[in-house]
Amino acid sequence: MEKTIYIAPFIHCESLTELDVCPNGMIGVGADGKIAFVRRDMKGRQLPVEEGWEEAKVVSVGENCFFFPGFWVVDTHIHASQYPNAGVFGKSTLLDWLNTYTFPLESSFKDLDKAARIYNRVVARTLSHGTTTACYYATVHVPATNLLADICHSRGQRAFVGRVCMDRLSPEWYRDESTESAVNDTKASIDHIKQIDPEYELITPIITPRFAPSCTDATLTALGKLHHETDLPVQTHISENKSECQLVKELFPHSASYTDVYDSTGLLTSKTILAHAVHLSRDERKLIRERKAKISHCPASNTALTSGTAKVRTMLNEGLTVGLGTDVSGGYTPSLLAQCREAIFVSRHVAMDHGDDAKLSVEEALYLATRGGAEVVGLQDRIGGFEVGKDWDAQMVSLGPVVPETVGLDGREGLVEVFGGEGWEEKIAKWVYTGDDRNTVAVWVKGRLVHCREGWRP
Ligand SMILES: Nc1nc2[nH]cnc2c(=O)[nH]1
Ligand SMILES: [Zn+2]
Repeated sequence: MEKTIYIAPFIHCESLTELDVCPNGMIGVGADGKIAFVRRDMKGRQLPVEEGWEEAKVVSVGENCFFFPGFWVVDTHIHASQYPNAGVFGKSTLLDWLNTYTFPLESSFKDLDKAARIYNRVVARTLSHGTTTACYYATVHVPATNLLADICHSRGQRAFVGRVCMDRLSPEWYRDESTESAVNDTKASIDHIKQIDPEYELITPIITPRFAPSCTDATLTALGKLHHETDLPVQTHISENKSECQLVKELFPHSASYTDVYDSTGLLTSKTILAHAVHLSRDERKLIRERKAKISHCPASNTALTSGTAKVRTMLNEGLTVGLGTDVSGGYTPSLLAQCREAIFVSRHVAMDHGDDAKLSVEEALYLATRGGAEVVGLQDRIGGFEVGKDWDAQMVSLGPVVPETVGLDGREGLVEVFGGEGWEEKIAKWVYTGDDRNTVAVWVKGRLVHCREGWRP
């Protein structure tokens, strides 16, 4: 990789409530894809010729463009296999949605050609929305799961890839035959990922019991054991929908709670990502905090499937770590920017019943999408902000009318209207509320350019 110096305004999250805006920044990224230096005030200055950087490539933004590199976006929960169903959910709720739409689609991934077509689209599409890291659920099929890992690896997206385990309460034509086969197939995917990325530099296997209702006690316990033997992360769903919670009570009558089902089977640790967490009790949140497990908030999905409103402010106040997930195709879009908006609006619905403190700000939503997500996946030391030593995972965002000869956007301007009098805070709010993937000009992961709008070259 070529050493590169990026000259542009940089923005990242300083804390949950504050953005750090550096309008005249310069960042040097080494051949290893890591940030080597950060300069904060480049205005009117010559390029400092750092020793060893004389020959570095320089990427700078055009005069009339507003660029916001520095947003590292982590989708902490997405079903890659459900992408063809994005937007298709009718008036269903979780349990009938799974049977009507989801299991039939997922079962079709035994066809590897279909898997290749769809997984290539998902990875290209999430990258185009600026998702530098994604936690993917695949399906029960080992060859298709391995293919998803290959595609992420070759396209350069950082990913956690999980082969889905489910050995009950799903159709006979789409389930694991036994605990033993669920574990062996999971191990087969782990072995494949180990072969393509031995140090898990980009792709990490993730142990994936679908959710408590679709796994027997024996399978949950065996996967908990595998989690402790391998130290690999775990992802699953929790407390998304009231009927699901009732079902868990009936299926696990000896468990104190839904959270206890995972805890008692060894699946609730600091490396566990729990999606949804809409209907958790105070005691369950306390247990999750004690175990240092993480929460993936999926606001678009929770609204689409009328699952409920997750109490994000309460979770944050109680010290839980929260990131955002698209939950495609419970969620209708692979855009994390859209999840920022949805999280903000869900929080306003919570505020209507519980008071204004529940409201999330733009800054807080962006924090959840970036540093929050990095913490959820345990990569807070490698991604999430533009500090020296971190990987250059970044997206370059352009707002307002752009000059075609500068960025070559084919006249396809983003929807964000910038009139010139706005401060950074307002520009960012406009991006969050009115922007989309047309504003994402380029995306890098570990220093590699992995997505670029047609016509723009760094
Ligand atoms: N949203 C969502 N919830 C689930 N619970 C179990 N499986 C699923 C799924 O595929 N999507
Ligand atoms: Zn999900």
